[in-house]
Amino acid sequence: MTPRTLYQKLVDSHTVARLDEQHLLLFCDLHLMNEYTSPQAFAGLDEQGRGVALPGQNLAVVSHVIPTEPVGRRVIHAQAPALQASRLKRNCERHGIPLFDTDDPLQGIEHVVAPEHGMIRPGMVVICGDSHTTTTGALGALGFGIGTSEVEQVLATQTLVYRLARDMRIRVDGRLPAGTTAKDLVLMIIGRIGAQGARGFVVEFCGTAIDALSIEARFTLCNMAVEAGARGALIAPDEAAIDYVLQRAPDIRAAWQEPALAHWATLHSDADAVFEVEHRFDAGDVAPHVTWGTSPDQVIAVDAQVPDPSTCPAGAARRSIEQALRYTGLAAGAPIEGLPVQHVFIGSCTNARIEDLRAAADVVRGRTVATGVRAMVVPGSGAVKAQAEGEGLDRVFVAAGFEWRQPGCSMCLAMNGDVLPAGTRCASTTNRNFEGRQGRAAITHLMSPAMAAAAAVTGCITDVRTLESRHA
Ligand SMILES: CC(C)[C@H](C(=O)O)[C@@H](O)C(=O)O
Ligand code: SF4
Repeated sequence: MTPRTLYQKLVDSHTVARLDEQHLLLFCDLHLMNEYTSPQAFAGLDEQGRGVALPGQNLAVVSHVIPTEPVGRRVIHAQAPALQASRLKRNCERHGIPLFDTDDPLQGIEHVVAPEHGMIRPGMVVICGDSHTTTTGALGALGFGIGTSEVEQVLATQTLVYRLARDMRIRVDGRLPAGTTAKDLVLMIIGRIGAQGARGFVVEFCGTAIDALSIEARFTLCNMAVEAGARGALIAPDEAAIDYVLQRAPDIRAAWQEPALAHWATLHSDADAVFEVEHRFDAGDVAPHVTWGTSPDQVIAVDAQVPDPSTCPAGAARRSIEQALRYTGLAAGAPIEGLPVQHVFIGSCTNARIEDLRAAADVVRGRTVATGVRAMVVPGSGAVKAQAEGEGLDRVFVAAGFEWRQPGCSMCLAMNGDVLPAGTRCASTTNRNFEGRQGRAAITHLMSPAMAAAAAVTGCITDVRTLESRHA
């Protein structure tokens, strides 16, 4: 048999029909839904008088528009978002689709909620009207975002007309140095290959550095692969991934463990499988990274300087640097370290899981938020929040002057009222630093949770490695 990549195996096992050279009808094991991209899809179904094919293989979460005030019931006041949430509830009730509604203690961001309850299993195809569905690749499940018309297609048939992607492999060997994380690694990779560097590809990550990552760190990596344009990200499931899933999937443990393990053991690229493009990186080269511009690939090591467009040949590349510098208000060639921030946001589907909060709390413990800085932590889900509170992390943050808020997307894209004021600079653990992403004319610097925590306590972009040694 021709050797196949993991991606090809996942596609093959989900192909219902081949449509032409490039397209096939793909079966989707799980469809995640949010309030934001689903209403029109349900309206489309209604117009045609169609039902939902397999309601139990869908899951809905109110994630983007939900308010995150530290305490109290979550009442959505703004009219349009309130309508989106109430429509989602009505649609789920009508069609028998499970929903984590606004007042559900387990509510959170879809990409955090689904895996933590064992709903993502190796070998699955998972789709959602949301680009960061690539997160599920951390468990060897092919996840990707779809558009609203496709959401309708999936609701009606549990299948999707799918255009094949190409195979890319990114190998990372070596060890991540102290003070660096999967976030720094992925920012470095995106910086090197570019925001379109994986466009059209499904990326398989492998290598000793990837093997050494915790499952939560793998979520961070796969989550951000889409910021390099990837149509999916995959890591072959190993013992750590399988343990993670089995701990959360009592149904498999009860009746399916043996066949599941046998199937999961096949989920890796064959030795001679061909990847159209391969990249290699050394984890030892990774330093804490910070974005300076308005695209995730406009990123540098914290001890490096912002690029100088005059050293670039005239043309589109130079113009994009100039434009980004104008927006972020940075001078060509300036250091990024020491840049004052007025806001710190620790949250999002990239970096608001328990390990992220622990890493941030480790930096914050015994310190206080710098004067003039507003700092907030928004856990990725109700379960993460409860666990963090059980570990006393909320008290560490609150004692330091952070706001400890309820879960949701929040200031990752500022759709819920958590908006960064114009002209404000934010150290953020999120995944996108586009113009206006966190608020009109507000400026985002992407970084790891530990780096964001360091910025909170110093009031400026700070190399967390030096902070640690100063207090050692
Ligand atoms: C709102 C949603 C469609 C969007 C996405 O697709 O990713 C959002 O989650 C984001 O992060 O920009
Ligand atoms: S946390 Fe941010 S990136 Fe993730 S789904 Fe929500 S808005 Fe999108």
